[in-house]
Amino acid sequence: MWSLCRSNVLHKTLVAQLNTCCRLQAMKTAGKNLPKVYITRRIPPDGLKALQQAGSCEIEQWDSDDPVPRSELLKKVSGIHALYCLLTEKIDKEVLDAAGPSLTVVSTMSVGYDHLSLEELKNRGIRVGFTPDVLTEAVAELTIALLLATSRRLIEAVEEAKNGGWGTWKPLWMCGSGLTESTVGILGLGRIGEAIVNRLRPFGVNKFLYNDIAPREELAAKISVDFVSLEELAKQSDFLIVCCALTPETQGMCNKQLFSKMKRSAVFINTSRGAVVNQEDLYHALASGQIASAGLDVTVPEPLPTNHPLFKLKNCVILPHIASATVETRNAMAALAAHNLLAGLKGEAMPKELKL
Ligand SMILES: O=C(O)[C@H](O)CO
Repeated sequence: MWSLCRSNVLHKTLVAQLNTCCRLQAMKTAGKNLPKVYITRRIPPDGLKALQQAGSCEIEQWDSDDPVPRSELLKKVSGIHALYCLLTEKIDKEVLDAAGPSLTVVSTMSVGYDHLSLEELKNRGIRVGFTPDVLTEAVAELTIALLLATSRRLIEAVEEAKNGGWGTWKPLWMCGSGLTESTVGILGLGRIGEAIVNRLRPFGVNKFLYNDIAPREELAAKISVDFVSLEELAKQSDFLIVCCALTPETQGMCNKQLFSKMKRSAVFINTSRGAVVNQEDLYHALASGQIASAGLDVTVPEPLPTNHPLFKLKNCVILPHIASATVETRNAMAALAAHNLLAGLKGEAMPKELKL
């Protein structure tokens, strides 16, 4: 099997082949006692290629596009040295206990790290890699797409066109709201917030506001956005875009208090984490007309059950957590996670290490 893999190295379909060859079994390099790595899912080819080409670890991988069952994960992590995981795996005390003291590196193929028990990792001296920057552009782009789809009612309009609701051209039909001369509020001004602002500016937005845990003066001055309180953000924004990390402080912060302060014409967009929003409160705000519409790329739970009340609302556009889903971005995330892991195993500085 190994020589078959090696001969494929020169072939242009290497990447796909590697995925196929390497999934089902641990790959050992004869005579070497290499550190063991467990990968919790099929990953984009550049990630596996980076790990393979390094030739410095023994890899085992969960052979599926779906998450590894928890019981399997608990079995497979025993005695590993590094874990390559995704945002769907909760890496907590139970997993770390099951892994044992050999585990020194956890590398997540995500910018978000709310699925990792940071305190547990820190206490055990386990280093953590994550994937900021490489997905910023893709997430910002999708946020704009979701905002336009929501504010200009694209999904409803497509349905109407397909299902006979089109009728004739009507002056008052399918009207949404435009970005020109609007006020856009950013909740959480980081890399992604900045990229969103830069993409929205050419639409003729009048004013950008933001709220964050603390003012980010340098960045805010660079991109001309004004810090306001959460209340002012809610009151003034025509479009309120959530792009903050999920932390104990941000959990559930978009709730009925916030929605009740927003304009009835406001559009609410979330591409961060579902748990930043109190979904029941959002449902009531949308159903009662407290706010005009919402576009969500993230929900609780994921996937959101198909019978969830939010799916019944015409003024709610729900995407299945695809903000970073471009081929290039997912490959870049996979490769960065691999390089973080390899550096961690060697005791070197990771390209992107989370400071614990
Ligand atoms: O945390 C992340 O990496 C994103 O949610 C993936 O799109």
